[in-house]
Amino acid sequence: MTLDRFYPIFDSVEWLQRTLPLSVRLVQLRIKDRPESELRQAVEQAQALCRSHNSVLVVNDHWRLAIEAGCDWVHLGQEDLDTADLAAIRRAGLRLGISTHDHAELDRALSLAPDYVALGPVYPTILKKMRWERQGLERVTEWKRLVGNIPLVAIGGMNIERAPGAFAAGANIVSAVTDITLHADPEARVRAWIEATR
Ligand SMILES: Cc1ncc(COP(=O)(O)OP(=O)(O)O)c(N)n1
Ligand SMILES: Cc1ncsc1CCOP(=O)(O)O
Ligand SMILES: [Mg+2]
Repeated sequence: MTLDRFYPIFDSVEWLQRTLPLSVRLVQLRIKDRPESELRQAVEQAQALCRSHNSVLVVNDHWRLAIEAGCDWVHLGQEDLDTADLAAIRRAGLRLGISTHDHAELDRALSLAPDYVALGPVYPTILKKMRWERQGLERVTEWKRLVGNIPLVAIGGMNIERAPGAFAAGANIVSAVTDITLHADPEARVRAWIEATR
């Protein structure tokens, strides 16, 4: 299965309701710090919405809820990997995306046969505090050489203007949050992303 080249990340089901009808084909639900019951409901709703729009849903962090809801994909970071039951994730047939920031993390990710590898932050991000300021495009090229045929996601400070550079450097997929969510017209921005990447 080939994943779409545009990979927006949203923190609510409402964002999915707004953007899936615009023909977003790959999307991540990334919700932090909510009660379990609320998360469960959000994952279930997101899964139903993505099914009905023929979109691939990736659930960030909450792999147990993703298994319960019959989802197809989870995204885990390095801290998530410390506690996740990878055998259970694989037994449930879920595909796995993994965040990486340095060589040790990439080695660990590759040892787990991920279905995509994410590298970030390619550019400085305002979404969250990170230990890395900017990986740069040379690092994207290096990562693509190291991951081979595994899809490579470029994330962090990405916008439509920067996407062509990331693709040219070797990324297969570009992921973005605030370029869309903080835009004055998020729907128009999503349409522009799709036009630029499809
Ligand atoms: C596509 C993609 N890449 C990286 C991340 C970050 O995951 P993680 O390191 O676990 O950090 P949180 O997003 O959980 O704060 C991601 N979510 N998606
Ligand atoms: C979750 C995450 N992981 C690496 S960078 C990042 C944030 C991406 O957000 P933005 O696209 O707004 O920089
Ligand atoms: Mg995480």
